[in-house]
Amino acid sequence: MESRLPKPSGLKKPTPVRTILPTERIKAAALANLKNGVNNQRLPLVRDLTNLTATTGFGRGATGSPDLPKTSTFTNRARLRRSRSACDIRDIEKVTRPLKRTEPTLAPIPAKATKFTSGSTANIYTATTARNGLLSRTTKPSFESTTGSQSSTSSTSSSSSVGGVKRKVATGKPATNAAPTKSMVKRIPPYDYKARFNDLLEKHKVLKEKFDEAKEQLSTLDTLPEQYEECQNTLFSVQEALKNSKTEIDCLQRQNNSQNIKIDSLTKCLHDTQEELDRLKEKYELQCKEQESMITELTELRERCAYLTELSTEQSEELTTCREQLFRANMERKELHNVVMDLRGNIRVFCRVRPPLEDEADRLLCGWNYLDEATLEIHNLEMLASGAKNKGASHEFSFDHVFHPKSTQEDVFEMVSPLIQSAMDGYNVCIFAYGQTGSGKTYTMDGVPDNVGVIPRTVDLLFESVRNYKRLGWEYEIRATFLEIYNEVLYDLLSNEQKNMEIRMAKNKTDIYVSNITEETVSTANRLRQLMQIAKMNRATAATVGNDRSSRSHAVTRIELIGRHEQKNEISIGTINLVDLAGSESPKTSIRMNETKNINRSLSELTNVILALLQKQDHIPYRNSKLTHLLMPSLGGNSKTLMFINVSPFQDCFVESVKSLRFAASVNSCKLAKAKKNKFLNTSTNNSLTM
Ligand SMILES: Nc1ncnc2c1ncn2[C@@H]1O[C@H](COP(=O)(O)OP(=O)(O)OP(=O)(O)O)[C@@H](O)[C@H]1O
Repeated sequence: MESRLPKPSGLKKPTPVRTILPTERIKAAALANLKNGVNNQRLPLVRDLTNLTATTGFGRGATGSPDLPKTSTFTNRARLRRSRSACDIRDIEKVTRPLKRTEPTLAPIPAKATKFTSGSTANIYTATTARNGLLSRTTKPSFESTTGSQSSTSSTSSSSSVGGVKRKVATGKPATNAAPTKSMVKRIPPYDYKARFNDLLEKHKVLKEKFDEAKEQLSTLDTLPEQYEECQNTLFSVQEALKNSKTEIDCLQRQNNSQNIKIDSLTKCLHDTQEELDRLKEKYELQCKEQESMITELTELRERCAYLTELSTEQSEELTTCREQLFRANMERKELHNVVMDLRGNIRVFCRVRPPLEDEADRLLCGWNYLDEATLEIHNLEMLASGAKNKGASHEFSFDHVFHPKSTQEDVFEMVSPLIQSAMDGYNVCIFAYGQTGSGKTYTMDGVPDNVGVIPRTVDLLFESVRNYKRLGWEYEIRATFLEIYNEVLYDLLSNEQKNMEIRMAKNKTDIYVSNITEETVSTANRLRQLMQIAKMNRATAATVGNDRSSRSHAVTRIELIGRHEQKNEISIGTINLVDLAGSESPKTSIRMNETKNINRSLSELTNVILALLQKQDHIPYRNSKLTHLLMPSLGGNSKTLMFINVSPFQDCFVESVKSLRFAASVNSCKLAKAKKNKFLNTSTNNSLTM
């Protein structure tokens, strides 16, 4: 900016090389006047005068050569002095007049220019220009003209050699306008000092006006500091805003980065999703194909289902017919089975001879002959050995079946199972074991854990039959009671409570029941076996001569089978009495006499009842003992009875064995009345109810 300020170089150049001429003195005087009035205009004016020689062409050397000032034609100065003095004045006028006519071009003001140079002038200039355009009319053209002056100094003389003011005019207007101006200049003779003085006064006046005008303009520059401060504030605010903007840009940049990261992750996610979508599409297409095939298959299956439904309907009708036929066949089978059982006899006797145990190997055995499956011979080997021809040494007995010592539990139950079938068909069945203590009654009825007897096998067969009957439309309900008769007192083997239990006649006058006894309905074979185990544990046992764990009571297991056929409106009620009698014992060997007496008495009463039945007596003494009273329905005719006669194989048991065998043989010959079904509700076949 400083470079734009007017330099006083125009004065320095001629000063050291030449002497001051009279014309120059005049110039100096004029300039001094100007200096007093327009101090700031002094330097450009002097400079213009200095260059006047070169531009006017009064110097011959000057016109001939542009280097005139340098070649210094000072030798001709005296000759030229007079002519030039007049020209100088005209030149001055020429210089001043345009200044008067044209817009005043202010010279730089050093004092105020300092302000321009001390600060950011460019900014101030720009700001001021932006605000009121004041400097655009005044200050800026001044700087430009000054700059142009400096540049024109080194340029050709034809373009502009007059000075700053003239060049300003030349710059502002076309060069063609300069010629008329030059012709209009009024020449003042050099000797007319008064005119010249007046002219100078005129110039002074003009310059003073210009000075005032410049001063006025300068006053407008007083607001520049305020404007500068305002600009500074604006600058600070702009810088602050710029800083905030930068911060905001950084923030936005960071947000942009994070958004870019998000975009990357979303792009990756999108890519994965796209892949997943492709996979799902493939899967979907595959499933569509599968679905199509399944639909086809489903259609086929529906057709097949319709065909099968039709077939099923036909078969259902056939099945109904078959069931009807089966039901009738089953009824016929029952009848035939009953006929067979009748033919075999309503009371059947099986004899079983037990084998000697390992610890009984030293005991002497009787002689046993098993003539056929129903006949055996027993020989008293001691008597035979003595040679006495006593009729009592050998005995032959016939029963429904004889089981020798090698017969198995399966063999025994095979012969028993038809009776269980009769119970399912609605008959009363009574199976009991009679014999000397230690002869094998409990073994036959209960068996041992690894070789179970009649009662556990009966349970298994019952539930198997229930399942089979279910297919024929029968629903069975099974109830069980466990009773013990000890010393002619009734005990509930499923309860340890002291109860008053009595044998009572049912309303139908043919059946009997025990009051206050625990009766449990069982639905599984396991549950029934559990109850049997409980009853066995509650049963009274004691050691006898013939058995370490002798059963000292009569145990009666009663199983009631209630079958219902809803379609046929039939009910079938059968009972199974499984009796493990107490072992008979000789009073001579008895340890507990009262117990033995009761046992023997009840067994004797049983014998009497059976013999009375055999002899078809009018009075059958059922009520003489609890045992016969309890077994009355089973012995009295409406029952299928099976009696096991268990005998020991030993010689020392010969008498008791023969006694039991005789009793059993007499029972076997006893003919009971035909057993009748308890309940048979079938209006098509039998309308009567029998108990
Ligand atoms: N057929 C058999 N095979 C093998 N062992 C048998 C047979 N019969 C009985 N026994 C065994 O003989 C012993 C006596 O049998 P069990 O207890 O059944 O006689 P019991 O007639 O019930 O006697 P009690 O009247 O005193 O109760 C038992 O150890 C039993 O295991």
